Amino acid sequence: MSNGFALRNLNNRLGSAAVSDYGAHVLRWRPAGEAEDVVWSPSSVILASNKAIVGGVPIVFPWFGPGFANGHGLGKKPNHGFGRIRTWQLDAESFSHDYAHYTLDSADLEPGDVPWLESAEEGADAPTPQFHADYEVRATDTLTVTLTVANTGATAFSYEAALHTYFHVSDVAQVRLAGLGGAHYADATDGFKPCVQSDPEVSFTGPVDRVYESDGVLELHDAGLNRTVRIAKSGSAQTVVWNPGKPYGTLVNDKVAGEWREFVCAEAANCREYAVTLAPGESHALSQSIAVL
Ligand SMILES: O=P(O)(O)OC[C@H]1O[C@H](O)[C@H](O)[C@@H](O)[C@@H]1O
Repeated sequence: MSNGFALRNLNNRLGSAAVSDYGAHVLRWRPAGEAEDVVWSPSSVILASNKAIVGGVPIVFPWFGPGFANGHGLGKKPNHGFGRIRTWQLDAESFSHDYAHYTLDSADLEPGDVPWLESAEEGADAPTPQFHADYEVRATDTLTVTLTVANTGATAFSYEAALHTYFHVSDVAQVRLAGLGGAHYADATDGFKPCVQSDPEVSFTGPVDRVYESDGVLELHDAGLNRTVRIAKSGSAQTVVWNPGKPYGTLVNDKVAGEWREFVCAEAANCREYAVTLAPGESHALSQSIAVL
């Protein structure tokens, strides 16, 4: 793409955000009046081709983690799909102080990006999915991000997706995430073991990597920052909750050893058994909406 690593600033009287064309990636967001960003970015944000941006709102598409189909992981690379390492097309006409609209088309992808679910069953000859993806960002005193994927081809396909938001917290060990009490989840730190959330709130006393079956609203309580963040969503059967519980490779700047304590990921997802299947002509919208209460 000729526009490389263009960054867009959305500034208005109700809030501010920054978005990168690379990955259509919201880098940060803060409602007016808040002392700290709500959507977290690390002390160093590295923009490099074929490298995923850390922090913000990575778009996970069209597979989650290494991909999943027919009951098993697919070992696909890059982790979380190619959506976050492609430069999306900004709609310059509609871009404004509080709105950005991006698109990504299968026609613009690079060799190797598709087909994306090449399981043994489907084989290498599986038809190449044809899709059109829209991504809308509205940033005022609420941040709303919406990924809509349409099947523009003649064959049905399935995809996984997540809006992998990093929330800024005072200290991960001190915050509580409410809204998942009683929900079933797969514990990714323990081979996706099936579990039930017995405590009404999720706390982070060690590595947490869970795929909850939940379409509900979350509240992230942070006494240290003196705020509660409401996290609503639509078109999403699952909520992924993640913090590595320790320094995490190159996820954050290695020189800032404690950065993993500054965020919690709460992701609106459709992955694994909840992958979305689109018949020709169908589309699906996945949305997350965030506000400080
Ligand atoms: O390092 P990344 O590819 O950005 O992935 C970061 C994390 O994303 C998700 O939350 C997954 O559930 C985790 O298993 C993964 O480690």
